[in-house]
Amino acid sequence: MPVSDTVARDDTDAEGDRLPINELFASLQGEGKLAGVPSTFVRTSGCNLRCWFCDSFHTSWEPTHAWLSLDEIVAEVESRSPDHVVVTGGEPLVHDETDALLSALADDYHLTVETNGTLETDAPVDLASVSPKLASSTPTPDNAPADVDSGVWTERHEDARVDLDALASLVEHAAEFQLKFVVTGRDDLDEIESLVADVRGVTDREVRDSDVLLMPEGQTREQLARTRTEVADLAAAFGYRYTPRLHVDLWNDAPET
Ligand SMILES: C[S@@+](CC[C@H](N)C(=O)[O-])C[C@H]1O[C@@H](n2cnc3c(N)ncnc32)[C@H](O)[C@@H]1O
Ligand SMILES: Nc1nc2[nH]cc(C(=O)O)c2c(=O)[nH]1
Ligand code: SF4
Ligand SMILES: [Mg+2]
Repeated sequence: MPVSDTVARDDTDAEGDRLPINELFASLQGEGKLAGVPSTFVRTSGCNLRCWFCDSFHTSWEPTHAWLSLDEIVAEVESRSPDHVVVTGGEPLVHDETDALLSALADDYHLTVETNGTLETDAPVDLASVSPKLASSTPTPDNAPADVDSGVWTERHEDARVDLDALASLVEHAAEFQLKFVVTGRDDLDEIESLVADVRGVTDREVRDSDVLLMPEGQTREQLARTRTEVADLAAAFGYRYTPRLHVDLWNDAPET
C-alpha cells in the first residue's frame, strides 16, 4: 500500500499552527529534474482533487494523519540529513499553514513543492513541481478506488483539475519549475500539447520543452513496467523530457520511500 495507512505519531498538544501529516521521511527524490537527490519528504494529508490513480490514497480518498505543529515538523526535518526538502501530499497548498512551513524552512533548505497546479502560494519555493491533471485522471464509477462513491467526485474533479491562473502564478513565482504530467498513453498527448500552449499563452516566463516532463502512470513495478517504455518513446517523439519513478523501481513505492 503506497503511503502510510496508519500514522506512527499522535496528534500534538503543542501550541501554534499545525498541519495534518501522513508521513515524514528521508529518501531519494524519485521524480523530476532532481531525481536521485537525497531529500526529506513532508507529506500533508487532504486534497481538493480525486485522481482515480492517486498513489497516495491515504491523503486523498481516505486521509489519515497526525496533527503536528510547525515547530515539530521543522524539528523532524532538522533531525534528518538531507538539505533538500520536498513538501507534498495530498495537495499541500490546500493548507494555509503550508506557506508558514515553507517560510520556516527556506533559509536552510532547498524547497520543492509537489502540487497539482490548482492553487497558488506566496511562500518561498525553489522548485515548483507542478503536475496538472489530465482528463485521463478523472475518477469514474468504473475506475475509482474500491468502496468509494465517485459520482460526486467525477464532476468536482473535472471542474477543478485545471486552473490556468494558478498554473501561471506557480510557473512565475518559483525559482524553477517543471510541468510533470502523469501519462496513461498516447491519447494524453494532445491534451498535454494544448495545455502547454495555454500555459505559454498566460505567462511571460519561458516554458521550454525541457520543462515539460512525461511521467508514466503506475503505482507498482508491474504497472510501471507496462507503461514506461511507451511514455519514454512519446517523450522522445514529442521532444519533452521523460522522468522515471525511481522510488517505484527501487522500493515498489512502499510507505516512507
Ligand atoms: C501524490 S501527488 C501529491 C502532490 C499533488 N497532489 C499532485 O498531484 O501533484 C505526487 C505526485 O505523484 C503523481 N502521481 C500520483 N499518482 C500517480 C500514479 N498512479 N502514477 C504516476 N504518478 C502519480 C502526481 O501526479 C504527483 O506528481
Ligand atoms: N522517493 C519519492 N519521490 C517522490 N517525489 C515525489 C513524491 C510525491 O509523492 O510527491 C515522491 C515520493 O513519494 N517518494
Ligand atoms: S491531486 Fe495529487 S494527491 Fe490529489 S488525488 Fe491527484 S495525485 Fe492524489
Ligand atoms: Mg509519491
